[in-house]
Amino acid sequence: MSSTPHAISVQDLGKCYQIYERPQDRLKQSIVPRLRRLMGLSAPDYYKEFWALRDLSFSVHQGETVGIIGRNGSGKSTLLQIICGTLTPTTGRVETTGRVAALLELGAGFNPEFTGRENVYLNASVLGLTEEQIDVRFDAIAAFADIGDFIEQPVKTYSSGMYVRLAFAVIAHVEADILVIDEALSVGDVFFTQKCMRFLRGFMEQGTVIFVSHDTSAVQNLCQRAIWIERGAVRFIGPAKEAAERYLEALYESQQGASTLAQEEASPPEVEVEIAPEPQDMRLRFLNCTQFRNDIEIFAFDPSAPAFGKGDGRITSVALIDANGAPYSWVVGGEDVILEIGCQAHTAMYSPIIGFFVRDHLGQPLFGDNTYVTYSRAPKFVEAGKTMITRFAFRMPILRVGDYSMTVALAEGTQQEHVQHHWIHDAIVFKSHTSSVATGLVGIPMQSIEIRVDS
Ligand SMILES: Nc1ncnc2c1ncn2[C@@H]1O[C@H](COP(=O)(O)OP(=O)(O)OP(=O)(O)O)[C@@H](O)[C@H]1O
Repeated sequence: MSSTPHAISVQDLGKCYQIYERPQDRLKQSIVPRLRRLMGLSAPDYYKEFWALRDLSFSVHQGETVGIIGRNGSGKSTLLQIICGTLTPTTGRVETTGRVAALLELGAGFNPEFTGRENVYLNASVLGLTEEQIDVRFDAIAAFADIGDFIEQPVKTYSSGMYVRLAFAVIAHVEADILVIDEALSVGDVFFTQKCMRFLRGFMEQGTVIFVSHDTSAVQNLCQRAIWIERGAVRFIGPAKEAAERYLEALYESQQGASTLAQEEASPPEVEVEIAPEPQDMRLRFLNCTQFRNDIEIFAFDPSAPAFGKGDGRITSVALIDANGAPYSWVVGGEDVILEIGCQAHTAMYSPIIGFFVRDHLGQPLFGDNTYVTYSRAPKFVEAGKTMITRFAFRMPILRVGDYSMTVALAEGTQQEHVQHHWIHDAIVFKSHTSSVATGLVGIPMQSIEIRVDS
């Protein structure tokens, strides 16, 4: 990676905004200091300085996709605008190699009075295309945007979705070397978003992408590395999964106070779970006799896996077990399993929620669930010092060959508002060795597959 040339190099970058308390201070600032200097007097400032970015340094290699995460106001948009050249830095510098196309705030770069067609020409020419080149590409751009006759209407009449469609269509056809994509993509409908994602995945095979999102799952899914920005400074640069986990952890901690996990262990009591018989994949017996059987190796619970939480309760055991309670070290995708999570309450818990989700090696959540809905009307009360055991009985989805992990959590409250007591990233790890599934995130058991031929 380090031998690949840099597409973006950011060095000692800082951006200071001048903040005026009253509108008249801005006027005074433009006149008074100049006059006083002419008179040989000292010049006061009528503004306060606010550093939106300070001492940022990092580089992005050609062909890399890097995510930028951070809370509202942390400086992400300011950084993107400087990378795109629409904002000048106060200190430091940014060097980019090649054509940079950006999908930033809604409609940025569009003239609202111009039609969609005129804006396509305006935008694409700003990005360096000649009129002839735009003529050749216009139909493809209009087809990608798929906004029908609106292409001939002023963009001020567009919905936010139409803005994004047109803006993305332009940047997808200018042969950019670097794409800068802000949260804007989330405005489009699901079909358009998928079209954009298909384009992006193709572009990412060679091009460089900076992707900014509050959606840490999307960042983990798309990006190799991520930069977490906090109050204008880099807090972490590294693998996207680690950046997302650290960021989420800090977010939770700031909402509910620092982690105070206690270290006691406890053995949870036994609970009976009835598994309702469910239809199985009609091919299961056949598949299970072949190399397509989805053999998934389950590694033991790692109590020392990275974790955070307020610590009024603690997860003490996590295992996939059979109906008799024996832990599995291998399971077969498409067959029934029970996930057992043992917890201990250190203080009384009035509405505990226990949950899990399984992620693939990119950190993309695949499936998961929690106890909230089942117990929302009659939450379980757990006395201080008591242990509780939760079992989720489900049919294991068929996993593609690869590595997976399960995150588990113990919280208290409601689905919307809760305190995380113990959240363990990658509490157990799986490895799918063989599979009948080659496309899609997971396979689903097919109850029947049939071809009928008219006689
Ligand atoms: N023109 C400006 N004048 C003064 N302060 C500004 C200006 N633009 C941004 N800021 C401030 O700089 C800080 C960083 O803003 P920025 O928009 O870059 O954050 P962000 O991480 O993109 O936020 P969000 O996720 O909400 O879009 C914020 O505190 C914001 O109020």
